[in-house]
Amino acid sequence: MNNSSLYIGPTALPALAALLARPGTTRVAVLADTNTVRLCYPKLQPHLPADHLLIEMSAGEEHKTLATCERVWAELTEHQFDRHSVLVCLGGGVVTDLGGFCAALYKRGLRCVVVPTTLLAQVDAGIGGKTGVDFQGYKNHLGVFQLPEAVCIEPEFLATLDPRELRAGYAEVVKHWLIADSDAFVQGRQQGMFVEDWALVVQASVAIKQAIVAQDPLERGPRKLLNFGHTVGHALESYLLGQAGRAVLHGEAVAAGMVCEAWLSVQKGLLTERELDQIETFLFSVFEKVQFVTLETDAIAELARQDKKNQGATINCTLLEGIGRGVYDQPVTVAELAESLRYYHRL
Ligand SMILES: NC(=O)c1ccc[n+]([C@@H]2O[C@H](COP(=O)([O-])OP(=O)(O)OC[C@H]3O[C@@H](n4cnc5c(N)ncnc54)[C@H](O)[C@@H]3O)[C@@H](O)[C@H]2O)c1
Ligand SMILES: O=C(O)C(=O)C[C@@H](O)[C@H](O)[C@H](O)COP(=O)(O)O
Ligand SMILES: [Zn+2]
Repeated sequence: MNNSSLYIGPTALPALAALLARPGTTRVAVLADTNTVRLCYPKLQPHLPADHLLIEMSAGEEHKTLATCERVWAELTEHQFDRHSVLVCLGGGVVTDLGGFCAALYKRGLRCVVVPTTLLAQVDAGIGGKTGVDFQGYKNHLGVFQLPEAVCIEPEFLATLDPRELRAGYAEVVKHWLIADSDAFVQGRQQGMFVEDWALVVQASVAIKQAIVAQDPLERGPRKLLNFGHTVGHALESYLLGQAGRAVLHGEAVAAGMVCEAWLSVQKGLLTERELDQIETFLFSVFEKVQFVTLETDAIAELARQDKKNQGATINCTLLEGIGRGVYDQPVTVAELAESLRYYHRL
C-alpha cells in the first residue's frame, strides 16, 4: 500500500483544491451525508471545481450498507465517472468507511480523498485505509484495505459537532493513549473533555495511529493494537444496533469495550487492579454506562465469534499489559467475554 498525503489545519482545504486541480483529473464527486451536506459542504465548496457532483446519503450507522454503496455506484456510473475521477468523502466515519469502499471497488479503483468531519473520523476512521460496510448485522463485515490518496483534516469542522458525537470520538483518542502513550493518559485524565485546542489532540492522536499503521497496514500483527476495546465493543454495538431505540454510538460501545477488555487484562495477570481502577474511573467520568441486562450478555458475547482478528475457533483479543502498552493475539473465550460484560454491568 502506498502512503496517503496528510494535511491538518488551515492548509488542508487548499491542499484538497490543488489535488483536484491536478492535470488529468476528469470529474470530482463529493459524498456527504444529510448533516455534512448542510454543515460542512458550504465550507468545502469554494475549494471544489464548479462542475463537481454532490452525492448525498442518509446519515447514521444503519445506512453503512451495500444498498447505500449501490446508490453511490449508480450515480458515478450515470455521470460517467472514470478512474481519473476523484471521490471526496466528506463526513464522519460512516461516510469515510463507505466512501472509501465505494472508491476502491468502482471500476477497481478511482481516486479518493478523505475529508473527515467528526473527531472520531479525524483521529481514527479517516486514517489508515480500513474501508467497508456492515453486513447482516456485523460491523465492517465487508471491506478492503485501501489508503486514500490524501486525508485533509480541518479541525474547524468540529465546531458544529454534537457534544455526544465529540465524546464518542474521544473514546478512540483514549484508546490510542491506552495502547501506546501512558504519559498522554496521565495528562488526559486531568484535562478530561475540557480541551482548549482540539487540533492538538487530533494531531497527537493521528501520529499514534499512523505510526502503528505504517508498521502493519494490512493488520497481520501490531495493527491489531488499534482494535483494543473492539472485540467486546463491536459485539455490543452490533447487538444494540438491531434493536429499536437501543443503538449506541461506535465510540460509546468502544468505551464500554475498553472497560471489559481492561478487566480481562487483569484476569490474565497483565494489568494491575489499580490500573483497571484508573481506566474505569476515567472512562466513567466521560461516558454514560451502556445499558443491557445480564440475561443478554451471552448473546452479545457470541457475536465476537465473527470478529476479524479471530483464527478458526480462537477469539483473539487485544489486551493491555500496562497503561500505554497494548498486546495483541490474546486468546479469550466467549464465556470470558460474557463474564467481562457482567463485570461491566455490576459497576
Ligand atoms: N476505518 C476505521 O479505521 C474506523 C475507525 C473508527 C471508526 N470507524 C467507523 O466510523 C463510524 C463512526 O464514525 P462517526 O462517529 O464519525 O459517526 P458518523 O459518521 O455517523 O457521524 C456522526 C454524526 O455526526 C454527523 N456529523 C458529521 N460531521 C459533522 C459535523 N462537522 N458537524 C455536525 N455533525 C456532523 C453525522 O452526520 C452523523 O450524524 C463507525 O461506523 C465505525 O465503525 C472506522
Ligand atoms: O484502524 C484500525 O485498524 C482499527 O481497528 C480502528 C478501529 O477504531 C475501527 O473501529 C475499525 O474500523 C475496526 O476495524 P475492524 O477490523 O474491527 O472492523
Ligand atoms: Zn473504532
